[in-house]
Amino acid sequence: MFELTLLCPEERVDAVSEAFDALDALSVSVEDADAQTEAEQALFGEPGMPAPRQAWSSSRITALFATQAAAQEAASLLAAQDFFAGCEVAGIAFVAEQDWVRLTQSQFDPVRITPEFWIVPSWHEPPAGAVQTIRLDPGMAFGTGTHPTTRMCLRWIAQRGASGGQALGRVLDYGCGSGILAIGAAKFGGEPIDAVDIDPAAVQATGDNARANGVQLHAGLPEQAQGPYQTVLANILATPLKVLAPLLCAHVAPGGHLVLAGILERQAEELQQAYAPWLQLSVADSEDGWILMTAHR
Ligand SMILES: C[S@@+](CC[C@H](N)C(=O)[O-])C[C@H]1O[C@@H](n2cnc3c(N)ncnc32)[C@H](O)[C@@H]1O
Repeated sequence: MFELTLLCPEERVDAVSEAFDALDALSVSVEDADAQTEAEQALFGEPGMPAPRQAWSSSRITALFATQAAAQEAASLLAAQDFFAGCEVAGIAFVAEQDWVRLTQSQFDPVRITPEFWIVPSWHEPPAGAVQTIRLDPGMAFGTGTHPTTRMCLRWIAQRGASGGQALGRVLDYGCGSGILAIGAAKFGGEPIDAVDIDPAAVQATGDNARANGVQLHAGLPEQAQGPYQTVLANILATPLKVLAPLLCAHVAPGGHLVLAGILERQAEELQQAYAPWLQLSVADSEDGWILMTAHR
């Protein structure tokens, strides 16, 4: 196969990507042309905030074609279009045939939460020393153990769960995504467990992942969360966490714990203020600029 690479300003990315589709490209990908440099830009937004931009000021578009002739023809056709103004062809390169599935899988190793607790992709053997594991495949949905916010929640669950007895008690995982936190809580003795999400696809994935891990939990929409819980976990983002403050606090049982993630270091104070009418939040962990905030009733 052959890949054709273009450099385009942000406003040209949509038109060029659509043209590649019309030219029967096998795949099209867009990256930051300034990645790994000082000018690299992060593109992300929070729910309720303005939509994130769709491309970078300087974007690198790569399209894959079955033959060199098809890649060259696509480059010539595009170069003749008005919407190509400001774009340039960076090159056409041969791409060796690969076993893409194996290559992708080889890039995802088990993720260590503690020396004994690991997230292990289904195609991997658990590492030596793994006493507790969650089997989940990376890249399928958010919450597969590779993000610092998820890892910090799982570390908290492992520490609390290891403190003996029924330490986690009844658990609520609010914004469960793949169900990873609920499954982790089940593995460390939490019971019963409600895992809820506004996204029905997440509810479905949570049920499937729980079965694959041999644990019992109840996955559903947010209305399913009812009454007091010994442990309330929510890894969402600062803005929705502030909106959810009264609801989440109302679910924390006397003597129970609230565990919040998805918060940047600089957002600690605004979260503390938002939760102050009900609970006193403090920073319990941090990783890569993200913090874990917890409170005890
Ligand atoms: C960052 S993911 C966290 C997934 C997983 N719990 C983890 O720790 O990796 C956040 C999840 O919260 C869900 N979510 C966002 N806002 C929500 C809300 N207001 N109520 C319930 N779920 C919400 C999203 O659909 C998404 O699945």
